[in-house]
Amino acid sequence: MSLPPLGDKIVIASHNNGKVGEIGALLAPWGIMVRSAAQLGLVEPEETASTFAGNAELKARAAARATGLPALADDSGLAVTALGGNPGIYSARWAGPEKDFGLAMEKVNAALGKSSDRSAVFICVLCLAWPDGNTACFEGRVAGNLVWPPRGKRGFGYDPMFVPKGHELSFGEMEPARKHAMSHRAQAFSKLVAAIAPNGGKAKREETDDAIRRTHPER
Ligand SMILES: O=c1nc[nH]c2c1ncn2[C@H]1C[C@H](O)[C@@H](COP(=O)(O)OP(=O)(O)OP(=O)(O)O)O1
Ligand SMILES: [Mg+2]
Repeated sequence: MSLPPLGDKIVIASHNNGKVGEIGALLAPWGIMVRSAAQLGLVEPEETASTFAGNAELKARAAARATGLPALADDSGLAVTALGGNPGIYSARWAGPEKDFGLAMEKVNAALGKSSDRSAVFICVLCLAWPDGNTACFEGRVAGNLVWPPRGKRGFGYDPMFVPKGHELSFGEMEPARKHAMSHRAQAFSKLVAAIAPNGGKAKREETDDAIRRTHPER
């Protein structure tokens, strides 16, 4: 697949500071000037699609159209097996207008009840849109189990109740660099890098890991 060049400026089509920070760190080694949708005063489009890819694409297209720059959007969420994949694309909406993820995590836990199946996956679709209407989307996933009560204050969203498979610490307890070594967002980003820089991807990946360590100092 050959994609149009990205140029040296890009818009992160997200109003979620947690995501903007993570994506900014992933992009840091590429020498691309990054602006967020909020910094540019862009309106938050309504997420009317029924899939992660559909919503990521509509957010990316809206930002590319509004700014004339390539835009990168992220639509992501937590799909809980015992809840038939919910909250899924509604993960942000379960936090209500106040974006209260303490409340959202309580809703997930209440819906799970006494279910013995605590498995869940975080899913992320990153979508690039160019001002000419071209788009390219990449999906990443990480599997894990849900714990209660939530653990740790790092990360954002549902991180404190998610323990990735094969690990002891929740995403809320882990050093950011460890989350980013395995997260759904990092996996989608690796695919994106492979598509836009088929030869430079590996070296840049190592620089990316260093940049994440620098931009997420220990709290
Ligand atoms: O790594 C993550 N760690 C914890 N929680 C996460 C993560 N990734 C997505 N999530 C949850 C919370 C987020 O609010 C929702 C995504 O909803 P989503 O519509 O894609 O994002 P959003 O409304 O927060 O910001 P925006 O649409 O402006 O990019 O899923
Ligand atoms: Mg959203």
